[in-house]
Amino acid sequence: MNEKSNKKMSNSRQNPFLPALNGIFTTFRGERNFRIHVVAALAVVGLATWLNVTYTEWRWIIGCIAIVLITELLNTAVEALVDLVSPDYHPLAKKAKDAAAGAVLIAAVFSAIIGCVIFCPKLWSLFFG
Ligand SMILES: Nc1ncnc2c1ncn2[C@@H]1O[C@H](COP(=O)(O)OP(=O)(O)OP(=O)(O)O)[C@@H](O)[C@H]1O
Repeated sequence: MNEKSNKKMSNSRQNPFLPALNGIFTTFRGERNFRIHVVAALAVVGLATWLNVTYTEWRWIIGCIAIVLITELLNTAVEALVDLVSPDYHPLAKKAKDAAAGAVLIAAVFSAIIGCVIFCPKLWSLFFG
């Protein structure tokens, strides 16, 4: 049995959540954008609690936070893979990285719109109502 198979066997015995948690923490440590999104998510949760949003609004907020963090993690995975297989310039490497970055952008813009729809009227009536 070679070293790779041994590694696979010992990995299969460990807690299946460990590699996933490791991926999240490694991304948090290494990717500035992921850290910004985590801080923004915590700020939004604080604001939503303060403004006493409804259950339906909480569902939208939690969905938006999840979609942004998930796309950031997938973007990081694509970047790492592309850097591994194509460290030099290649049009397909560009296509993969740009598409992954586009997914993050769509998730962030969608979340910003949902945030405005939920928070702007509440903040407006709080300060000017
Ligand atoms: N190997 C490559 N071949 C072709 N284009 C590349 C390659 N690597 C990066 N690029 C181009 O440069 C852009 C930036 O790539 P980079 O790896 O710096 O990621 P990034 O979007 O800046 O993310 P981060 O800041 O999180 O590292 C990509 O979106 C892509 O257009």
